Amino acid sequence: MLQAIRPIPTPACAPSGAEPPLRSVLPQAEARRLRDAGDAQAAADASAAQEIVRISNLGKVFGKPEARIRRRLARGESFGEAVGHEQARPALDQVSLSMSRGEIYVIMGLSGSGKSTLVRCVNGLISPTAGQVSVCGTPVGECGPAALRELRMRRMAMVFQSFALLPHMTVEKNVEFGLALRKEDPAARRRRVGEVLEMVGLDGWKSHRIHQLSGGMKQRVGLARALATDPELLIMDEPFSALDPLIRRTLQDELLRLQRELKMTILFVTHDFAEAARIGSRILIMKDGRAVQEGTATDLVARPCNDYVRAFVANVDRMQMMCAGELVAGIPGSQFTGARLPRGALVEVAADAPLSQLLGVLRHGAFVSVADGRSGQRCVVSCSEVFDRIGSLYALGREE
Ligand SMILES: Nc1ncnc2c1ncn2[C@@H]1O[C@H](COP(=O)(O)OP(=O)(O)OP(=O)(O)O)[C@@H](O)[C@H]1O
Repeated sequence: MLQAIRPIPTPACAPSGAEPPLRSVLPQAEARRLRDAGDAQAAADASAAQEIVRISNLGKVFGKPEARIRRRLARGESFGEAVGHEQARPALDQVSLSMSRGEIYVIMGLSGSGKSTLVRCVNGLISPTAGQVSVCGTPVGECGPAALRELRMRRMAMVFQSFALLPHMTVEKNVEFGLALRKEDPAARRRRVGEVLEMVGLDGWKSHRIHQLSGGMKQRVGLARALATDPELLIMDEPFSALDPLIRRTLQDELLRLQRELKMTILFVTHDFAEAARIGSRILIMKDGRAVQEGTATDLVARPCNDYVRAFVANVDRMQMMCAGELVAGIPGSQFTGARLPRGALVEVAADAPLSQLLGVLRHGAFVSVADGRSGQRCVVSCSEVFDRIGSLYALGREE
């Protein structure tokens, strides 16, 4: 049973809807099995199916120089050469990245670093000057208006900082908007609206109008509207930035829960490293249109590549940020394996538990087991190895 996020109480709560379907995801194990069986082509296909977004050498120059740069590119100049000759300042400068199914990929950077331009190239709102974007295998730049509409209607959905809801319409009308555009049957639409409102904790609120809701509730409606179409890619452009810190944290937690349950693939833009670290599987830091460094939050904190990244991660509480699984995976020689442990033999902590929880159990024995609920694997390490790893992370942070 899918667990709905904590419902917002209403005077008269509507009865809960049918259980929302869990979407199928191509299991990593299947790709591994095919590879092991020597079926290289099938394995390559399986891993391509895992890739939801591929961005290759994306470049964007706004304004008059763009046409001249395009002409230079057509004559065989590289993007760097063309931009140099025209003395242009690109909003995006040869950015490449790849997003896998089921991950939350965070893009962050200071204002003007190119985050929104990148997102607008992904959803086809603007055309890049150079490079390619493909979403679920479809090259966005090659789509005509009809194919682009299809891609936006069926494959991706957006959640905006400004909510972008229709303020005088009901919650229900807002949530079913994408389904109505797809001309889906009204009964199926109503059923789906009931399901997603339950998922975001708003069952019972469907007849309220948007202007009657708080900011946090409006963003739940925005999320429900995006989930209603069951997109392969959810793009969230600073979705929680306008909310107060408590609501923001609650919605981050709820997004994480939904992501785990629905295995959503999310491209998430934020200014805030603490937010990126809480929710991101990987984080890309951008500056002046360039990709400066990509990695997990732990990578970026432990090994910032320059002062710009160091400034982003400077005030991060490492203990809050890291989870038990990430910490033990960084211990030299540690390994997650399928080995079963005798019941009660060791203290066990979930891999996604915060580090504080791991530290809390260390006094109960000389070894601790960290269990990854998704893969069913566990990693056993000694308590002294855990302390050494924490020490080395702090030392790295100080040195750099
Ligand atoms: N339509 C446009 N015309 C001209 N320049 C633009 C346009 N859109 C963006 N830019 C420029 O491109 C660069 C990147 O802007 P972009 O909005 O992508 O940054 P951002 O990281 O999303 O910033 P913010 O966090 O403030 O939204 C900036 O220098 C901006 O001025």
